[in-house]
Amino acid sequence: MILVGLGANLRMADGTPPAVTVLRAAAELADLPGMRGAALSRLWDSAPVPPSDQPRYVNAVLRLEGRAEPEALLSALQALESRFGRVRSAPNAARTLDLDLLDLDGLVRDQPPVLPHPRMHLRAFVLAPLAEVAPGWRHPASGLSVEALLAALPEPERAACRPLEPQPRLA
Ligand SMILES: Nc1nc2c(c(=O)[nH]1)N=C(CO)CN2
Repeated sequence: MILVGLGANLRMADGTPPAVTVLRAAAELADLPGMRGAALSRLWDSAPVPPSDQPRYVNAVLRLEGRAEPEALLSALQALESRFGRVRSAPNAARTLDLDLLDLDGLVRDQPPVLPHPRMHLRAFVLAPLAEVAPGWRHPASGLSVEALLAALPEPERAACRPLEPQPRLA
């Protein structure tokens, strides 16, 4: 099982809003060679972490089944980010699209891409959508369930993250 986190908080240069960018990127990921069984969470609306005056984010998690080498998958994610107008600047800068490899078949490794994603267990905007597509998931390094990790977060962080209403769809 492959889990990818998607995030966006800037319109693309052509005006495409973050929610549409996330839906289109998820569709393209599901179409990568060798991938099947795609399941996309709802789109979540979340306050920027760390708190800042950046726009709120649209976040989602995509679950895929398929064989992939971590490095090749990372390259594919970065190529997709570039195609969706991502300009790499400061680490937490606003972005048109951010794709994070969260988990690849439970691998634990400390070479890029570091797996599982080193901050995923601290982020409500990752864990809440992840729980929708992989409710039985456990953190590969700690063994903690997604429910336990979510419950361990401060309540204000969980509250800063809610499903988008209404849920946008691609035309
Ligand atoms: N709510 C939210 N905050 C963020 C996000 C994100 O996807 N959602 N991504 C970041 C850079 O990885 C920094 N902060």
